[in-house]
Amino acid sequence: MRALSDIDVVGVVGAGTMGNGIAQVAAAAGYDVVMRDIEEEYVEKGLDAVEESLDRLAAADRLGEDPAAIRDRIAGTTDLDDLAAADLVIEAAVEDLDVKRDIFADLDAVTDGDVILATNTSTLSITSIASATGRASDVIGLHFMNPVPVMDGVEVVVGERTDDAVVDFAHAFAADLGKETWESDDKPGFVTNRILMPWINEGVRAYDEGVADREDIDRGMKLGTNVPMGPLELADHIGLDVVVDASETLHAELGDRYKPAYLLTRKVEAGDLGKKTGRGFYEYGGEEE
Ligand SMILES: NC(=O)c1ccc[n+]([C@@H]2O[C@H](COP(=O)([O-])OP(=O)(O)OC[C@H]3O[C@@H](n4cnc5c(N)ncnc54)[C@H](O)[C@@H]3O)[C@@H](O)[C@H]2O)c1
Repeated sequence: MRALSDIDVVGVVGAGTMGNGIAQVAAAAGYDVVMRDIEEEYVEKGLDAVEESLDRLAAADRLGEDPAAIRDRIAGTTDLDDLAAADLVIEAAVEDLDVKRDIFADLDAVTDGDVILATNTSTLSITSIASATGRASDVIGLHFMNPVPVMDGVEVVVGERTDDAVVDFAHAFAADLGKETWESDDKPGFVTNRILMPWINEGVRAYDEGVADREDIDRGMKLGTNVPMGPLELADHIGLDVVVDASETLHAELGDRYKPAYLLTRKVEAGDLGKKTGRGFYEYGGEEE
């Protein structure tokens, strides 16, 4: 296993919402980053999102460095073999167990044998993902929160076979990115999504059943319970497809109380995925925030 001091290059798999955020915070912490997606178009979109985010942080005087210097530490690629340079890989591709297991089998083949492989999965079993590799003891969950550059927390998820030293490494690496951590066993939804997903789904059901209009559901939960976003805005922010995928995994593992709300699945079928498509429970004009 490589020590924190041995890490120069961080590989990131997936250039979407989470992947580009992870690439950005790793680059901002001084690491070189190789960010891989399957299509050039997705890589470019991810790099554009990093540039926009860095520019916003620079305008708010929240970067200790020229944004261009941070951006230049991130190399985008569609070539899996480019991840061979990585000293640590963090996977943030789609929330699909088969896809993630394929990715981890590939990562096991292309990276050096002592490279830790982390997944940003929200709900899937770390143990199952790890078993697609020949190094289950070096596989761990590093569950970043959205938006990655803004949120202070990272959930460290410990698989059945994860080595204690890898757990210590994960906490130390997250701290090096300026994040605080907590630890969860590899149980469905971990701490955060096990509790968050039913909360969001209940908000959607309350809206669908006419308890209140969308604004009042969100205002009620914000003013009434002191959370920064209500369930409908938060669902739009996360991506309704991501919420449905996470809810379906929890439903399969934990039973009926985790069934995704009807209106949520209907909106996903319609292609209204939240902020990222410009429409979810609310409408979003112009640039994504
Ligand atoms: N969105 C959130 O709020 C959030 C929060 C925490 C964790 N997560 C988790 O992070 C992961 C990514 O979520 P996201 O919101 O960034 O999704 P996203 O849809 O924005 O991005 C996923 C990216 O992965 C790419 N991809 C698919 N297959 C790939 C492969 N084989 N190799 C490389 N790239 C591939 C897609 O092209 C896409 O660009 C998921 O596991 C999700 O559950 C999401």
